[in-house]
Amino acid sequence: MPQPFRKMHGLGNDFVVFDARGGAVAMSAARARAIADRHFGVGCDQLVLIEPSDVATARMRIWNADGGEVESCGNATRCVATLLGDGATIETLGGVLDASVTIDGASVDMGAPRFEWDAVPLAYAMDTLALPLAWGGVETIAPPMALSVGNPHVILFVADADALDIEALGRPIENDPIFPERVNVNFATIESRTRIRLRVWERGSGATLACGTGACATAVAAIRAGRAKSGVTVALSGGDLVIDWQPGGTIRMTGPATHVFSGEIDLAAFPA
Ligand SMILES: N[C@H](CCC[C@H](N)C(=O)O)C(=O)O
Repeated sequence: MPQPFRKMHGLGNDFVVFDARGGAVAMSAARARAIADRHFGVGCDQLVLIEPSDVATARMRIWNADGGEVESCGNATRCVATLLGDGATIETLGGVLDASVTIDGASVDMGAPRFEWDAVPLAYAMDTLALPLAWGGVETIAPPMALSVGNPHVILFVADADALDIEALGRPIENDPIFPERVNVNFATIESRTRIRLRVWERGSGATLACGTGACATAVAAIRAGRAKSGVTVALSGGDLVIDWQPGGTIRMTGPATHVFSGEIDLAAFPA
């Protein structure tokens, strides 16, 4: 039985999206991993399933390329918002999100950041706004910060993010035992109070061209540190996102969402 899907991306962070509102689509870690494989499957950074919801317009479930199901995905949320229509609400493991459709994508209220050590989470109590941590090979220009945008992020402020080998640096930090749920690793260079250059090593997917929750986490960290202001542009390798946030409020992320093609696959050809 052919299963339709949409291939979409947010600034090159790409997704295979199944719409299961009309009928269940069985998903598992093994199946997600196989579909995400860029040689033996369809290929994507994350696999996204849209399902019915009792509390929102629809429910969005997200699996990383390694098969792990996760709480939030900013770029995918914008893509799903364009499918659901303006004013949609989207239920995720990280909370219910409000979205509005824009001329080339969407603007999403990603909820409030969480700074408590056990909300990130970290393995034990620590000042998340100035982590007493360092990792070999990464020279930071300010103490690293950690926070949750529904999913866990660590932000390393560096002099030149483009000079770093994030393939070599990202994995050990992602898997550091201080992060019991692992972590998304953000390498950020603050160019001005209105522009941040960001490269991301994503938990479960590796280096991606863009990370929406990473842009949110990094903008919040920079604003909290007094080094940027709300409305900051986060320049990712795949393009720009605009992040609005005031301390005590929720985060609004605005940026493009792109439908590349629609296809269909035989799910029976993939692991159960
Ligand atoms: N790798 C992330 C999920 C996808 C986040 C990213 N693609 C985004 O746009 O927010 C995690 O494990 O929490």
